[in-house]
Amino acid sequence: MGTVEAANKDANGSILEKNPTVVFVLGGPGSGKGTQCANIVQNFGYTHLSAGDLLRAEIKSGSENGTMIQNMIKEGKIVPSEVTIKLLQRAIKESGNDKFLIDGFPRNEENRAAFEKVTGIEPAFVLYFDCPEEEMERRLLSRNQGREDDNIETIRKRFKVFLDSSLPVINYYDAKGKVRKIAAARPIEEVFESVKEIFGQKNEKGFKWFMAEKAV
Ligand SMILES: Nc1ncnc2c1ncn2[C@@H]1O[C@H](COP(=O)(O)OP(=O)(O)OP(=O)(O)O)[C@@H](O)[C@H]1O
Ligand SMILES: O=c1ccn([C@@H]2O[C@H](COP(=O)(O)O)[C@@H](O)[C@H]2O)c(=O)[nH]1
Ligand SMILES: [Mg+2]
Repeated sequence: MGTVEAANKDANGSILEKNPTVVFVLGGPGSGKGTQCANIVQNFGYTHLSAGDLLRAEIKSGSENGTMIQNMIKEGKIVPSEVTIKLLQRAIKESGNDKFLIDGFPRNEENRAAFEKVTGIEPAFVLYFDCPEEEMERRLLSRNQGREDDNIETIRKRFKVFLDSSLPVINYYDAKGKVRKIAAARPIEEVFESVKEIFGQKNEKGFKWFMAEKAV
């Protein structure tokens, strides 16, 4: 099978009709990924796929994996790649869109390599919300959305997993010149102004390609 076909294989091994544009949206817990994705959707026509939301929906659906996923989330651990990738592929296929913000995935090196291998999709770029832990902790403790992992014990575990497993993925893409770093400890509107600069300017591939060494 050629590269293009391999690039479009879905969870069942069938060929996806489109070769989608994917932006990975990464950052620590509470850095504002979901908040900013909602703004990007409204302004730039992307479909927002939060891996965490898909996993929480899978728990609610009564799936055979529900209990395992729930236990992993309570412990701040990373769910096996094959589970998350299947959910993402299904959501991509069902959306009818060809532009996606994949929020909170890949979370470790294994997620990253498995997603690229199974789907053949490389991200157009990685949007990285850079935020100090104290600020993220304050936000998570006052989020009030009833999430079982928004308690101080699990939050600390999630911070450790982010540092140990997720930052290396961001560093991997940074070495490829694909990371667009945003200073996230600012008011929501100000953060979105920086996000708009990244999405708003296009080259022939549809994006402004540049090295963002400093946070914008
Ligand atoms: N720039 C900001 N300033 C202050 N509060 C913010 C900002 N951005 C988001 N918040 C608030 O912080 C909380 C966490 O934001 P959000 O859910 O977008 O983060 P997240 O990165 O998706 O977190 P998680 O990884 O836990 O899903 C929410 O209550 C949100 O309203
Ligand atoms: O790719 C993923 C995404 C999420 N998880 C688990 O879900 C929780 C919550 O994720 P949010 O992005 O904060 O909504 C996360 O701590 C992991 O336990 C995952 O395993 N893989
Ligand atoms: Mg979120």
